Amino acid sequence: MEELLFWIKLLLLSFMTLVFVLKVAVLLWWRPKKIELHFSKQGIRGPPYHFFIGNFKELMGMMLKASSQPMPLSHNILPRVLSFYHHWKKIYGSTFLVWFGPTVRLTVSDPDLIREIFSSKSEFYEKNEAHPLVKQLEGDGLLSLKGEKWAHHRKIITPTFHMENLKLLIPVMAKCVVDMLDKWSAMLSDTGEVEIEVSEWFQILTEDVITRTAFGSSYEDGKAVFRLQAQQMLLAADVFQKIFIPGYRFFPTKRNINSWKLDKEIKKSLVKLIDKQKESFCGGGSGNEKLEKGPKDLLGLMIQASNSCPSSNSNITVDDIVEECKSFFFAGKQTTSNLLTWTTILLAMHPQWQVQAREEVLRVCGSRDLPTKDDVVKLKTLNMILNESLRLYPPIIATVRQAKTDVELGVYKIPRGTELLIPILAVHHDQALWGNDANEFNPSRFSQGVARASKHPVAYIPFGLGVRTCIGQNLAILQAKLTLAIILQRFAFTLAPSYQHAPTVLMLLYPQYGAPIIFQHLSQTAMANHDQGS
Ligand code: HEM
Repeated sequence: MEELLFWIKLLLLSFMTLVFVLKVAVLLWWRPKKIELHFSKQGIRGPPYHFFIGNFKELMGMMLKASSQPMPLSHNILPRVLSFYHHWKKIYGSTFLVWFGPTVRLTVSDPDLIREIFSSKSEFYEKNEAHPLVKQLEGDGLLSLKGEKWAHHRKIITPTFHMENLKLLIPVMAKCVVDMLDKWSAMLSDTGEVEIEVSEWFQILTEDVITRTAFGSSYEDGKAVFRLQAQQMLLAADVFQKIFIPGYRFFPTKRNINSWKLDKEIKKSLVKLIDKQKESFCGGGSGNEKLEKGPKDLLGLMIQASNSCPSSNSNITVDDIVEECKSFFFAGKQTTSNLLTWTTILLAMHPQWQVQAREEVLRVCGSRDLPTKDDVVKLKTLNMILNESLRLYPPIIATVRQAKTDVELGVYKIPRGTELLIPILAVHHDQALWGNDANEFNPSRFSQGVARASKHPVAYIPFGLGVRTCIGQNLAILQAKLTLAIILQRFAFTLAPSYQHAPTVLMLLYPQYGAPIIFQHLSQTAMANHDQGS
């Protein structure tokens, strides 16, 4: 009897092992080969799939090699930043398959197809599921939500970013910039110069502005919440450097215990903040009346929404607010500071445009007056410069969508679940769309507006496109314009001798060896002369 039991157990174990091996073989071999065949019948090819690792080894090899040394001072950055795309595009054309492990991605850089994915047939596509570590960083807010919950949150939060609302922030934004520049001035040498690593300073600046947009009058308490979230992000980012083990974040490791503690603290602080705001609504006037008076901050709008429909399914919870705060912090801070960093580098590399931009600022605002909301609209040259900066150095270089169902994309048949990689950077550098000078810094291409700058309306997508377009773009542009205008009023700047041109990507596009810039204080007399002359 015992022997029989032994044989049954062995048989069961062998059967389960066989099923497991078959499942693995289907997932890691048969399915990828079937997908390759499906696409090759339609003329779409790509580097061949390798068991389990896909094209990961070649891809990492190319990326590491490309980033191993700086490049010349040129804007032809695609071969360095997206080396795998640049390499395989030459072999397989712009629409090709690439394997990130057993997950396939179809690269799509044809603007007609991009328009289908984001606009005309967007209902067939959704955001892909972010890597659990990325999700920990970006939060479960607008960036990653899907379906009804996303639509509900987007509707509630949208008024925060209306231009009329953002303009109320201009004086406080300008004050943050002036405070930063006063600190630079205090560091000036006898020759009136100072070397500044701008990317670090711009991060502190944008953090301040995002905090005000998110928390409004509860700025100080909000800052403490963001500080805790920043610590949590550091812990999560640390794991990126290590091999990913599924489920690792649930183990009680030292890092995870710290992260859970931070999570608890963040929630506690936010609950306190929410209660405080709710109390202030009750003490005189309705919540709505109070909100209409001041700027509409993220926190206020979300609290208002959680009060207005407490029993409905779509109620906003404290957890929702926590996640939206994370999303805001993650999406808004580095992106805007990257835009400021690259634009400062570009203006340092192209002094004739720096002079032109400064002349405009001095004409519109004078040499010392802080730009007002009416001034900001008049800074056309600065606008063109920012557009060109976002074209050549888009902080988000690519985005991904997933087909929700079998769908036709142009002439191609795309099976459900296929991921589509849209290389924003490659579209922005495409000579077929931008002409032979695609890799040159030429802001005047935007002189007739964005629509006329290229040969296709979808050739310029630094903020994405369609319903999931960036909600914070007005804030980013406003902050960038204001910051650069005030810098141009006070300083002339050049690249520091130690600057090495090395755009690279770690989630966002950033300068691998930093951005040291030399700022020369513009004397009051020279500026006053300019004011009199104009
Ligand atoms: C130069 C600055 C910025 C750039 C280049 C940028 C770029 C983008 C892009 C490309 C997307 C779309 C991603 C996709 O379709 O997969 C996006 C979405 C988003 N951005 Fe920005 N962004 C910037 C600044 C900001 C700021 C300042 C905030 C908020 C404070 C923000 C919040 C968001 C959010 C919440 C989404 C998700 C929107 C949704 O799916 O409904 N961004 N951004």
